[in-house]
Amino acid sequence: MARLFITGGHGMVGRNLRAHPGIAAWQVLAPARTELDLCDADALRDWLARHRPDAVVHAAGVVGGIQANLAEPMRYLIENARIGLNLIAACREARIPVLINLSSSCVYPRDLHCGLAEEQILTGPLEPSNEGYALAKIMAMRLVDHACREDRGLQWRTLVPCNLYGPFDKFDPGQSHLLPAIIHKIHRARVEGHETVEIWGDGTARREFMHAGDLAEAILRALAGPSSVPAVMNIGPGVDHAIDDYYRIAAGVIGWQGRFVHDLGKPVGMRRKLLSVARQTEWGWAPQTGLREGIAATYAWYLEHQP
Ligand SMILES: NC(=O)C1=CN([C@@H]2O[C@H](COP(=O)(O)OP(=O)(O)OC[C@H]3O[C@@H](n4cnc5c(N)ncnc54)[C@H](OP(=O)(O)O)[C@@H]3O)[C@@H](O)[C@H]2O)C=CC1
Ligand SMILES: C[C@H]1O[C@H](OP(=O)(O)OP(=O)(O)OC[C@H]2O[C@@H](n3cnc4c(=O)[nH]c(N)nc43)[C@H](O)[C@@H]2O)[C@@H](O)[C@@H](O)C1=O
Repeated sequence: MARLFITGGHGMVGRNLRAHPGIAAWQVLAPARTELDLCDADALRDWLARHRPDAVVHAAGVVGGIQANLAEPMRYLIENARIGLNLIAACREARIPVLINLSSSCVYPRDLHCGLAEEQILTGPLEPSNEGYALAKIMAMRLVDHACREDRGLQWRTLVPCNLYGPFDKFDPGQSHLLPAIIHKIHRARVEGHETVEIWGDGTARREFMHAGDLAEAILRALAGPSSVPAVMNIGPGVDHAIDDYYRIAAGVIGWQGRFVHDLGKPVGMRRKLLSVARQTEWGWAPQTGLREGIAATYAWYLEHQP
């Protein structure tokens, strides 16, 4: 059976990938950070020489919501740049034939709002709230591209997912992205009997969210036939919603009937970042998990696993 090295295999995307039934086609190698620190280039080179994977999914990184990015921009830039550089250089040296690199919709210029198309990356200034993280993600994408130009035998691709949520997500308010933050806040309001929940910003900014199980399916499809995947491809539902709508939908799923208040002092970031899914559609794939269904499944996981 072919060996698949998943970096970040203990994070949200990695755990959803490992939980997908399609992963059974692979022998999975998913060392935790305590076993293999990707900031340690020598350790990574040795590990690859010992384990000789046939394919790599690069899903490791320092990842967090807007507040976490604003709190530690240097860490988001430095650690993500180190991880990306080390991983891609080591895989190039080891001539790993297949690699799926995960980028993020934050790599798009801040002044573009919808129909974000892959060729628009690096055409304008970045959103300041996550500039460090985005620079590191862009560097990794460019390294993947350069490696493929230098070695035509490599089938390396970059997928650019929209915002993600799902089981195994981080729900801590200081770290979390929007959807896990909403689930945590509304659940606490329900069990503690609060009448209001606070929304950051005025609620009119928009985001595109996809269930991490759908991304897992796309990754497995890409691994099964990398030659059919464009060098860089957005991954998402191609539909966005206002921040207020996400709160309303989650309140319905969780069964809380209080009021929302807006805190205009909190960071908002991009007003909108809706990906073009033209390449994904051409590839013949679309995510299947509906938003309510995905939030309900994530809430069920939260109830089972959160203290
Ligand atoms: N979540 C989202 O909304 C989105 C995520 N992405 C991308 O998807 C990928 C996965 O994100 P996600 O699963 O959400 O993030 P998580 O934070 O859940 O997982 C990241 C994983 O990377 C590991 N990691 C971090 N630093 C190192 C290191 N130095 N050595 C080894 N492992 C390390 C973490 O380990 P530890 O647990 O020990 O910290 C963690 O297991 C990332 O590339 C991210 O940029 C793209 C778009 C949206
Ligand atoms: C995927 C992408 O995600 C990050 O960017 P982001 O989309 O701005 O991140 P976010 O999910 O934290 O916020 C989305 C929106 O939601 C609003 N919002 C309301 N109320 C809460 C709230 O309670 N928590 C949070 N976090 N946001 C809230 C918030 O004001 C913002 O307008 C990147 O840093 C980077 O990690 C990256 O790649």
